[in-house]
Amino acid sequence: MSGGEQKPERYYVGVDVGTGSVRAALVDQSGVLLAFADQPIKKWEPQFNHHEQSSEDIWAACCVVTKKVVQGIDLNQIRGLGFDATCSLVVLDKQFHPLPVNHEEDSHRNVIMWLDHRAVSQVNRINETKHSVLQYVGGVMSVEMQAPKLLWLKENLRETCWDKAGHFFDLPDFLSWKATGVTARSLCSLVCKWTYSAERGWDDSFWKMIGLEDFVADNYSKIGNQVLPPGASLGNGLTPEAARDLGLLPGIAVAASLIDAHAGGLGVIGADVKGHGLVCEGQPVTSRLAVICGTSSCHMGISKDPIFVPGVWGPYFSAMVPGFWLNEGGQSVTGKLIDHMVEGHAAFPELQVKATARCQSVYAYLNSHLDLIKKAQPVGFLTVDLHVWPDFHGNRSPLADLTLKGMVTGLKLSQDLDDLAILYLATVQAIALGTRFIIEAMEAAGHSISTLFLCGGLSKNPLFVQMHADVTGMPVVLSQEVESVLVGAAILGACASGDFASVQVCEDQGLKDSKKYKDK
Ligand SMILES: Nc1ncnc2c1ncn2[C@@H]1O[C@H](COP(=O)(O)OP(=O)(O)O)[C@@H](O)[C@H]1O
Ligand SMILES: O=C(CO)[C@H](O)[C@H](O)COP(=O)(O)O
Repeated sequence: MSGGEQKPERYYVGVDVGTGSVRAALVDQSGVLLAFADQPIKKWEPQFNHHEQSSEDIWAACCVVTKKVVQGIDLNQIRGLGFDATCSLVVLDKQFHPLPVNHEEDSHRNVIMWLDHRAVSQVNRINETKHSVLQYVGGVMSVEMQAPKLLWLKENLRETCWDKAGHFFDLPDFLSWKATGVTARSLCSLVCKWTYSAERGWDDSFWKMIGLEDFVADNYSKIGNQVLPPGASLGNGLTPEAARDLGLLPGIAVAASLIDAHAGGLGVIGADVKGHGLVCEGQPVTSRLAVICGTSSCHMGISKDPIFVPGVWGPYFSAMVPGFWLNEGGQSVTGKLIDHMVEGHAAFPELQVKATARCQSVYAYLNSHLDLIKKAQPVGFLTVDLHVWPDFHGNRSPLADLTLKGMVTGLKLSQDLDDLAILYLATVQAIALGTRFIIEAMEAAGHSISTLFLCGGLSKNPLFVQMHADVTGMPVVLSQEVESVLVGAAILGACASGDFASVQVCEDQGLKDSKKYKDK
């Protein structure tokens, strides 16, 4: 930087661990994303509905992407680091070494992924208790939450895992521990996935009733008895060892983390939309629904007072925006379902060849193919005879039944590229209708939503965005900065650095993402 009088730039690093890859960004104090890197991570599916990862593999990917985004930067100007991640369960022993979460005793695979459905029997028994904590997860606990998975480990891997375990982390909290050595948990993960209450703390009677009284006996030391708000600064910042791993300087501020959907929600929900004539411009922030759409879609709506929506997670206090209650609707697979339908079709190899020849992604190719075959009619008319029920991995909201299955009606004998394109369209429409179903449930319970704010990998697909606008009848706002989840993670680092007083101040005064919008 030239000129002694100019204030030196301050930078923040955000790291986002999604289901399929880890991303990092270098962001400046105005919220401009200066560098981006991503790296795939490993996944194992040793048997149907068992999904596992490795915390060492994930950390190694975090190191690769962080080193890339800070290349050529004066490290002294990097002020803070924030992590977000999927809400997967990481298991470590008392010395913080990985423990196997599988019958094969492969300790490398020490993460039960969020979409793992192994603990169906456990969650059914938990739901039969009708314990009052269930009111705060939409009335029914999901098999994707942590309590059933912990009970599964106790009942199935007692000797090889449960008895040896010293620490159970939500993945976002594992990352902040790895960076700082501090085992404090984020209020976000504990409230949203572990039944912790921001107001009342842990409920001993719940853990005793479900057969996990072990946690009560040791004062919750294995699952977290120090809880901090997202963005709070952890300990003395980055440890020398983690600094070496990540290519940063020791001591920079590291924030208490967020779950990935919540980082995305934080990155977009406060967007400045002035001057676009959008209905939400004159309305409170509670009229906005952030939809974070990647492997899954998460529908984040906030309110000043708690709203209980049957089948929609929450209400969670201060879990995303401090001082507000959060309801989180969700569709367990969306991006994964679209990939599954397209990649499993007989015409997929032909699609790949044709898309590659045009240097396009398969989705860009399919979108232009649909435009070609729709002729004079709106594209939606192509699916009058073909319908998809999208619950291939169960229904998270608002039916809250993860045993539900998917369905396609209207199939013919032909399996050409036209059929593939129309099946793809019907899948996208079904997902958009699922969003409408969730919004209707939220509105029936007291939310008043006027505008959707989309981010995540699927928001890069214009057909997906347009179908959400068409099917819900609401304007859809997209961020100018497509990596909004990473901006949310960087906001955490900025807050922890002390350069901004709170995550709201980061959004209002500094790390504000400039927005454009897309009318329906
Ligand atoms: N440019 C794009 N066009 C269409 N779909 C996309 C695009 N980029 C990503 N996706 C889809 O988004 C999903 C992954 O989103 P992402 O936010 O990266 O996931 P995660 O955070 O779960 O790892 C995949 O299903 C992928 O096919
Ligand atoms: O449960 C969730 C958030 O509460 C998410 O579905 C989960 O974290 C996976 O996210 P993604 O689809 O971005 O990989």
